[in-house]
Amino acid sequence: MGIEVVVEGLTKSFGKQNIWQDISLTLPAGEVSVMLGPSGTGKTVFLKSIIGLLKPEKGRVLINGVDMVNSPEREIMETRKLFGLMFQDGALFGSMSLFDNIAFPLREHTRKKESEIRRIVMERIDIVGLLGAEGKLPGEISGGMRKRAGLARALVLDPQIILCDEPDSGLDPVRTAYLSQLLIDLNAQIDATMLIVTHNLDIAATVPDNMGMLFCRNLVTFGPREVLLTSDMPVVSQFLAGRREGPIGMSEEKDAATLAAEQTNGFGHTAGPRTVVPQLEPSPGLPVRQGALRRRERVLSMMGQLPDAARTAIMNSYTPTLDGGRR
Ligand SMILES: Nc1ncnc2c1ncn2[C@@H]1O[C@H](COP(=O)(O)OP(=O)(O)OP(=O)(O)O)[C@@H](O)[C@H]1O
Repeated sequence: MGIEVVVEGLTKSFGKQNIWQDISLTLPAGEVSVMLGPSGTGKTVFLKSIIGLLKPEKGRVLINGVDMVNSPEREIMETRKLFGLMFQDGALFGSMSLFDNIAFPLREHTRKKESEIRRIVMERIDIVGLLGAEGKLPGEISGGMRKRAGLARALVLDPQIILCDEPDSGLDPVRTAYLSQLLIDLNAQIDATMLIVTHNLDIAATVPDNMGMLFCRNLVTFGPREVLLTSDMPVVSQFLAGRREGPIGMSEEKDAATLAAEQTNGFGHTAGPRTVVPQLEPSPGLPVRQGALRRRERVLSMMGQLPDAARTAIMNSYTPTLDGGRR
């Protein structure tokens, strides 16, 4: 089962530039979470801080009792082995076959025999649907296949926490839909805690159990997906609708005068409550997502603290199914 990641009061600056401040959230064990936010709001910096590659000046990131910010480097390095990372471009070595790229972490970090490495690599290649392409070089395959190879490589060390940085970048809508399904299927199969950074609204609407958003150096919100998807906060509804009108400007925040003019002109209003589309289910034949079962108990126990619209959306999603069970 995946491991819970607890972020407490995290603040990161580069010199005088504050990226974000006082971020607190918990990635529940084995659940899928998405972090949204306009470009440049520090989503990648957040991922790198979780894994201890960047050092926030305040706060803690607790994983199995190890603080990825302040613990001794030796403990941080050890805890890093729990992670699988998928970067934007797949980050593959161009001169190595897909097989060798995916085998790389095993050859680097373990003493496994080549026969065992082959078994693990081929299994992961199968999970991401790349069987037959293992002999190809990254330059000989499409961007979508490179992403899946990057995901396979992230999986070889049996990660309990998976961080994906814009897994959809450069993919067409159909490939993005396949990728969304792959992420859910993966979660069903390995029950790892997953955090996905994306701008893609289809992934955001259909994949995660939990969602958050960074804007203007703050965590606007983080919680069950229905909270963000039904939120009437201007910054959230603007982002989800992909509108120009609202607090998000071309270079992040709009000035007060521009915002006031938009309000006078009647812009920035949402057209009634948004509908929440159902979350993806694992493909037929795969196990039930344990994270989804745990999430259901967790979310139902916190209903009293949630806004009305989110509560209604959650109740609608947990309605009885035709076979007598409950989703
Ligand atoms: N190592 C670094 N040194 C100095 N500044 C940095 C460093 N890494 C990131 N930044 C700055 O931090 C800010 C946030 O960058 P980041 O890449 O995290 O944004 P993002 O939200 O992931 O953006 P995008 O959605 O466009 O990928 C940017 O202004 C960037 O220039």
